[in-house]
Amino acid sequence: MKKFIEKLHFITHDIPQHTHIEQAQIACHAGAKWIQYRCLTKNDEELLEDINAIAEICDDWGATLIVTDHIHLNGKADIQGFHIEDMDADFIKIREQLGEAITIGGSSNTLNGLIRIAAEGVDYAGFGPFYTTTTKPNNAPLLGITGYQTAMQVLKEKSIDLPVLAVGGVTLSDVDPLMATGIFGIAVSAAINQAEDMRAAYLDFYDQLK
Ligand SMILES: Cc1ncc(COP(=O)(O)OP(=O)(O)O)c(N)n1
Ligand SMILES: Cc1ncsc1CCOP(=O)(O)O
Ligand SMILES: [Mg+2]
Repeated sequence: MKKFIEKLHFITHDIPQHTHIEQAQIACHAGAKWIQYRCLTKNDEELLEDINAIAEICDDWGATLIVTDHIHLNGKADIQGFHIEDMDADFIKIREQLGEAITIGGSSNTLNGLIRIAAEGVDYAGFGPFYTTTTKPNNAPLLGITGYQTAMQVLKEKSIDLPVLAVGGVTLSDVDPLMATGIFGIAVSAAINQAEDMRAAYLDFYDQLK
């Protein structure tokens, strides 16, 4: 089942300036249509408290709510999909568990990883890191623009139709050169939620991606 995927994914994060709920609220008020709730520090009860509040906000604004990992929470809240960060995850099993209607995103640091998760039926992929990020420091080589150019070329040659999002250290000025590589979209956390004016930062990305 082909899913509708947004071009701009906003990822919440544990930051001192704003709670996850506030981040989702500000982003949705600014027009965000895709929120990925990424919290790896809370227990299930706390997660569900956040998720239920964010689901209401997303529902009010017509935004899709994706939860990072925590697939055991499927069915316990109004969650439209899950982004699985485990690069070695078995997406065939995960699809069996979650069913066709749930959107499933996967991550990869390599072209071969992208090809594998595409074959296992993910609905979209976060491919990174583009550049250095403090959100989740990573030892994987930085892809830079050329990493996306090469990957998109190979996917095209192999006729692999996978929405690929650039992720990790993406700033506003990177949007045009990244999109020119043929990627589908951008996933951003820090450049939006750590901005002095989160709403303005979200709108800047949205305008750049129009
Ligand atoms: C859309 C999207 N893409 C990537 C991630 C993070 O995935 P992760 O496996 O953590 O990436 P690396 O840090 O290992 O490069 C995400 N949450 N959402
Ligand atoms: C690469 C990555 N790993 C976990 S979330 C994430 C994306 C957010 O990166 P940034 O905060 O730099 O936009
Ligand atoms: Mg990872």
